[in-house]
Amino acid sequence: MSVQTITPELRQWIVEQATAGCSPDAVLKAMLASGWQEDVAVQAMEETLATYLRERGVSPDAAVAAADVDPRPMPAPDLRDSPNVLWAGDREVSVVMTMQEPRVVVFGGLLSDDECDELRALAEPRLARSETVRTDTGGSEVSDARTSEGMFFQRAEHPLCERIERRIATLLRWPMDHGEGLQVLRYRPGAEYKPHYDYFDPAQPGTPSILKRGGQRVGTVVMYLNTPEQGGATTFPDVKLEVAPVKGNAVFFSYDRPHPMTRTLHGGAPVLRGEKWVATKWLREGRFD
Ligand SMILES: O=C(O)CCC(=O)C(=O)O
Ligand SMILES: [Fe+2]
Repeated sequence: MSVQTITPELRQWIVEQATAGCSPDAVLKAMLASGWQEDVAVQAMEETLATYLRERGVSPDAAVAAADVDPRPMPAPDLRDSPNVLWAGDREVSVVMTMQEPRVVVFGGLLSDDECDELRALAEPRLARSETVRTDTGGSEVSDARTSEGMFFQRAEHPLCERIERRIATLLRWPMDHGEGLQVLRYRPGAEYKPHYDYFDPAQPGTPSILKRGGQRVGTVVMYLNTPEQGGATTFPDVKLEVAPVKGNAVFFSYDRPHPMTRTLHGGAPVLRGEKWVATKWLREGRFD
């Protein structure tokens, strides 16, 4: 695929459409219809309109407020006053690292050591070779991309699951019923989870049926239930970020559209020594019943 660039003519055209009263959605649709790639089109619109407003002394926040456009609500911790510690309803959680693009926040001490151990013990008897959702059919299958063993809890299946779900809901300000049940994975030495996106690929024929229950995934929390002796980081290859798996810590990332431009490609690097245990919580845009 050729690389498309944002030309002065394209910028000019976008400003003309916007000042003529076309909605951003309509401008984007027109660009897609004339062959622009979605990520280039969105970036061109965002850049052009931000520059246009800045030149006229209007802050983007004021413009959004004036246009009464609600940006899509997303799960996110409240980091407005740069806190180093957050209250998650029943426990203090520390903020270890944040990144804007992709949106990534690493939390320290989301789970206690005892909670990690108890969750592992509850999950262990039910572990089976991990299956991956097949978006072509909507079913699931064992895949080489994922050499871990895993299991799913129902939401609130156990008081411990419920406590963790409530804590995450408080921390990320996202309703408990907009999330899937916890998934627990065990990686043995050599096991890995190759880089992937957690959202369901809209181009796949099985996706519409998956989306009927809860809509798209919009965020992921990967909680580390132990500290592997070596290896097993959660990697974000697009931005060359590696999050070390440390017992009780968690990495949260969100994606406001099911598109690679969110740069949320991520994977579990091979475990080199010891085992790696994680619990994953996926957040949906709607109620997951
Ligand atoms: O094991 C990891 O670090 C990542 C897990 C993951 O990507 C997932 O469960 O979707
Ligand atoms: Fe993932």
